Amino acid sequence: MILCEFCKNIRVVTLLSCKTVCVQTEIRFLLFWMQKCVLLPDILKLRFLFDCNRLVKVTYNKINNLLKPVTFTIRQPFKVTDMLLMLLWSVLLILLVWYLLIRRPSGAPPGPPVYVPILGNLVDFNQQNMLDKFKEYRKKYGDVFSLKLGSRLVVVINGYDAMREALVNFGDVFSSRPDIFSPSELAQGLGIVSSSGNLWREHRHFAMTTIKNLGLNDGTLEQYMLTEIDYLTLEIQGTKGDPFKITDLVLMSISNIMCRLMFGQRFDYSDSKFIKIVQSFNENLELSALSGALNFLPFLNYIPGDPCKIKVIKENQCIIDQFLFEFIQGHKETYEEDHTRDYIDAFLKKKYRERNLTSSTFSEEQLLRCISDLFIAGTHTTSTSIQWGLLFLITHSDVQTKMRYEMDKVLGTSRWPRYENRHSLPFCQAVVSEVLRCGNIAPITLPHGVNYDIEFRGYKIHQNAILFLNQDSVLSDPLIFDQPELFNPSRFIDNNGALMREEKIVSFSLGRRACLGEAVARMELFLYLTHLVKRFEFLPEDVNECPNMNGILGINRTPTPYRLKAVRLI
Ligand code: HEM
Repeated sequence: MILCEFCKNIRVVTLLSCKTVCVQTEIRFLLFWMQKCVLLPDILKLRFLFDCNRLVKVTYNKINNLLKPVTFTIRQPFKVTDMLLMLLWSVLLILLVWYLLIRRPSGAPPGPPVYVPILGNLVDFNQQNMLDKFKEYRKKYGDVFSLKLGSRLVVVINGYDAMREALVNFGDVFSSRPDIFSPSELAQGLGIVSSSGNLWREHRHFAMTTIKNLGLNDGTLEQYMLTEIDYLTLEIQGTKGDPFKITDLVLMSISNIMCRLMFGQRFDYSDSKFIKIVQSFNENLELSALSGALNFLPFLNYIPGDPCKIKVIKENQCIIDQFLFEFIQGHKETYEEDHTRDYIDAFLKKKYRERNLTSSTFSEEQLLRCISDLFIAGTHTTSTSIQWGLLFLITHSDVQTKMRYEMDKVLGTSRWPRYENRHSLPFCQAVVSEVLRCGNIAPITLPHGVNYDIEFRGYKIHQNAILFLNQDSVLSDPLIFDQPELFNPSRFIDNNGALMREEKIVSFSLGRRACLGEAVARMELFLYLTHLVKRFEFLPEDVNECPNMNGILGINRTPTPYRLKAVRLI
């Protein structure tokens, strides 16, 4: 580095063979020569070369040829103003892209501000704070607020009135499933849970009538349940009053009811194939919280290392499909038109009847997805509710006592409760309702889609939006349920000891997309809780220590794992 001899700056370029000058000096030098040029045109000729308005080259030669013609290049640095301008444009461009990525569409429901593009409000949530955050947002923005989750606008509907209005009054707009990863990619829009439009309507209706015809009302289904309660009782009895975990036992018990309903068979709890299938279903449900991220950040699917565990989910799905496929094949071989043994038979009957109908949706692929859906939707939900029920009962021994007292008073000590007895057992029914409310196993419904652009409660909701119905906002609303944090079945009993109307227990959702297994689930909950309480006194593992009552939020809200003791009564 050489110091410029004119301005003493250190950024140095060579100008003329004999001089070393820096850029500023170069320019001054040029001006100096230019002046001379004007003054002494016979001595010097200067040629300027411009590139994009910037002087890049000057050639001069002296006319009298005393000096050799020299060409030199001006190495002009960016001017500070140029740089500032460029910086300003870049910042403006970034801000514009940022704004476009984070903005809510005009007229959309209000919601928490978004600062981070791509992720949006996802940065405000962790897996466990969602319900608290929703409470906070409802207070601030009202019953209808919106979030930017990844690239999608999610509208959250809170409170009984808004929820009812959306799902019942606006049922034709809000009853589809959105085009997000889980229903579209994993289920290919088939089955019942993930389908929409005519396919969904037809198969939902078919499922409801088939479950009814298979014995919902004639006692057949109840008999399956009572048999499974007996098997479960044997397992519980085997614990001999020692602490044990009830999770897997209840899951297998409830799964067996669905197996009987779907393919006419029950399995022993130690059957390795059965254990594998139940585990695969269970693991997929647990992983669905992780894979759910793809609903809002689909690009995660292309990140190496399978961060959302889609590979595991698909492998489990293959195991399940293979298991179900074998049942379908077996049923096809032994099929008799006049004898409908179970759901698969009923489906095959419809399929064979429509064999000449090109528009028929009763394909084997759809059968596989439907039984898979019913199995998933009908097992984890009910078994989780029973686990919540037993957790509330071990922490409220007075409720167990009251249930036994009511059963003994109404049925005598030797008669077992049947579902038809429920109307004369209002307290036991109230326990079921309070378990559904406090257990709150589905605090948010499955996502709903929007069929077309609509104005709802003064807000514009675009077709591309996703709807979350916040059931927790109803079940834990202090204006509807006094001291909602308390487990108190008596809240549903009026002054005359009768069961009060309980329409605001929205655990099964509302409207056209409401749970189609509600009747089955209510029967299961009633029979399991009454029979188990009549047979055993349930106690916490340690009577001096209250179990953790916090739920773990996944696709369902499950209790924190706990152990309990069961003392045989009869
Ligand atoms: C305590 C037990 C249960 C609870 C709390 C429950 C709750 C729910 C909820 C909240 C939904 C979503 C509704 C929506 O998207 O708006 C649902 C859907 C569904 N449930 Fe249940 N459910 C239970 C048991 C069952 C049972 C036993 C079955 C099967 C026999 C079942 C089958 C289904 C099906 C197939 C759907 C999808 C309905 C559709 O998309 O049209 N559920 N359930």
